[in-house]
Amino acid sequence: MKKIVVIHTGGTISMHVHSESGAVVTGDSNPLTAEIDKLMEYADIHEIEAFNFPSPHITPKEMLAIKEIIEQQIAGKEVEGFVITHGTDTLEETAYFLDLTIKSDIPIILTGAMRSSNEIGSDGVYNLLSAVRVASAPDAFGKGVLVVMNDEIHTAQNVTKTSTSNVSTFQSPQYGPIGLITKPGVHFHHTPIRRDTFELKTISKRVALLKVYAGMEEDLLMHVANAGYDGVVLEGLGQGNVPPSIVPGIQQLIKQHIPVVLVSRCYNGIAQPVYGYEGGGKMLEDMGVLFAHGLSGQKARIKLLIGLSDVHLVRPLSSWFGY
Ligand SMILES: NC(=O)C[C@H](N)C(=O)O
Repeated sequence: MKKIVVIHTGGTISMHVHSESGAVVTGDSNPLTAEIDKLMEYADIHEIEAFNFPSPHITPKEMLAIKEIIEQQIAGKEVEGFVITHGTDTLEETAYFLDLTIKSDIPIILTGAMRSSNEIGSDGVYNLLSAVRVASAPDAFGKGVLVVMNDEIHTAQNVTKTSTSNVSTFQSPQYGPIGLITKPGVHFHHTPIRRDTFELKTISKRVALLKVYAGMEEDLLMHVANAGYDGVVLEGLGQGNVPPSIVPGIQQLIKQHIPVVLVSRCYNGIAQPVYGYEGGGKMLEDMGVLFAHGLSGQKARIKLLIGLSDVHLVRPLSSWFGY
């Protein structure tokens, strides 16, 4: 049996519905730990209660703490896989953070739940079991950090929460899952082709993420330029364009050597410099805007944050993004 370390961090998977208020709340103890015995026939499971936060309370500081726990475990013991239980709201950001910063081929799987522990049809223990099975699967080795929910396996880079409430919320738009879990086994049908890793000790930078919209006001980016951010990610329009009104703000950021990374607010396709009109992608590229092909805004923000905080970074900024 494989030795799997389960790191709990909170989220709906560790919550319950309060009998009086009806609200989903965090209790004094984690309901998952009472269920772990049921999973012992699948793996030799060791639990770590890192913290018990709803995932909107998770920041890069907690992400870094999870990374450090994993690295300590890898260094000290013969761990063969990790499962991290996490709230679903920011799960994809923590997954991508770990994918970019942990240099190991050991399976690291994040999972969560959409229904808390005492709700009918609760998916927590089931997803935890699936995650333990994937963490124990030989084929999970070397695939980077993965997200397992609702019988599917997704890469940290591509997965995103697509529904506020449905148990099939985690999807990888345009790429699809890389594997599935069935009663008899764990089946991978794709292998990720590329993985970047950064050397990270602390998070010392601030990166803003802004969604671009029709008629965006011209002063917004000027305020950001004066607010002391180290980088800005813009979720642009279509193939990677912005309204002319914010071009002077982008110019100002670049003049101040604040990197501006552009993704598309479309959830399919990649941002690329195609259009030559005022605010079009070609013009933005010529101004020095970087195109993060295929990443969502929140993933590009995590990557820029980590890249800017990397103490040993030797590669040029432009090589962090793109295919
Ligand atoms: N399903 C969930 O876990 C959502 C919850 N709000 C969280 O992220 O903590």
